[in-house]
Parts: sequence; C-alpha cells; structure tokens
Amino acid sequence: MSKVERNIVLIGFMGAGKTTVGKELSRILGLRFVDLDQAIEEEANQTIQTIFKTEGESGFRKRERSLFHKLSKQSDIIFSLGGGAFLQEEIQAACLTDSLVIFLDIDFSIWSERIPLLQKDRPLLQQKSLEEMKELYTSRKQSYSKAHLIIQTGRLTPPQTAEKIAKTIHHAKA
Ligand SMILES: Nc1ncnc2c1ncn2[C@@H]1O[C@H](COP(=O)(O)OP(=O)(O)OP(=O)(O)O)[C@@H](O)[C@H]1O
Ligand SMILES: O=C(O)C1=C[C@@H](O)[C@@H](O)[C@H](O)C1
Ligand SMILES: [Mg+2]
Repeated sequence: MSKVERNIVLIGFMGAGKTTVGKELSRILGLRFVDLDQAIEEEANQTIQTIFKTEGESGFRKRERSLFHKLSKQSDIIFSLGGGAFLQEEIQAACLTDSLVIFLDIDFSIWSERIPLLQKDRPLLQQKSLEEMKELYTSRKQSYSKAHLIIQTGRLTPPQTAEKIAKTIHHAKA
C-alpha cells in the first residue's frame, strides 16, 4: 500500500503507543510521520514537563491547539496526537472531518504495566494513584471511541500493531 486519501491521525490514552506505532506505520505506508508532542517541545524549546510547570495545563493546551492547526495543513502524513489532544473539541472536529482517525485501544490492565515507563514525562500521571489513573482512562474512552477505526493493541508489539492497522485500512478500502 502506498498513499492513503486522507491524513491518518492516531489517538488514544497516553502510553498506548501512538508515537511508537506511528513511526512504524509511516515506514509501512511510506508516509511522513509527525508527532504533535514532539513538535510542541521543539517549538517551545522546552519539555512538556517544563511547559506544564511554567504555563500550567491550559498553556500547554493552547500550544497544542495552535500547533495542531498549523501541522494539520500538511497532507499525506501519519499524525500522532498527544493523549489529551483529541479531547479538545476543535481538534476533534477537525480530525473527524478531514482525516482517518484511528484509536489505539489498550486494556487498562496491560496499560498499567507501562506506568513506570511513562510517569517521568507525563505530568498528568504524576502524583496519581492507580485508581485515579483508571478514572482518567475511563473518562476519556467515550471521546476516543468516536474514531473512524478502533484497533485493539492487546499485547502486540509496535510493528505488529502497525501491520494490523495497515491491513485494516487495506481491507476497508477493498
Ligand atoms: N506495543 C507495545 N508494547 C510494549 N511497549 C510499548 C508498546 N507501544 C509502546 N510501548 C512503550 O510504551 C511507552 C509509551 O509509548 P508511546 O510514547 O508510543 O505512547 P504514546 O501513545 O505516544 O503516549 P503519549 O500520549 O504520551 O504521547 C514507550 O516506552 C514505548 O516503548
Ligand atoms: O494525555 C494527556 O493529556 C497528555 C499526553 C501526552 O501525550 C502529552 O501531550 C501531555 O503529557 C498530556
Ligand atoms: Mg506520543
């Protein structure tokens, strides 16, 4: 498979694998990979952790909205969003209208094994109990489920998940 008709946007909870799988998918489909969190850090020349500390979550969300609009003007890209970006209504509406939105859905129990990998760089996971993380996970699921495609990641590796997405898109087009 080469080109898709619309940009592909990957959404889902933090740590679901959007960035990791997005890079693999971009290789398989021959499309450029763009990561919104990475772009925010590059533009601000600060880590997300520092942006949250100095500007609060609202400052981060403002940067997220503004860069999303700028970067989504490109075509033929695999666009990995940060875990909370799709919760912003204007980002959600633009994605659902203009792109193929794919929700990487991971069970909470499998996700929770990744917490030690995630906590250092994800301000919203810091100082949270497992129960509070589960509440956040559950509260976001309804929004993520508006995606055009839902991919259960289970215990697949990132390359296996990317293959599963590529096959699903291929079948959907056939
Ligand atoms: N399928 C997988 N199996 C095991 N570990 C994974 C898998 N996918 C990602 N990981 C690991 O989980 C961590 C988070 O992955 P990644 O950064 O891709 O998540 P993300 O969905 O982009 O998160 P965020 O919403 O914060 O941007 C990384 O350390 C990555 O190596
Ligand atoms: O789920 C979220 O709200 C976030 C996820 C990360 O990708 C970053 O965008 C940031 O840490 C916030
Ligand atoms: Mg990411």
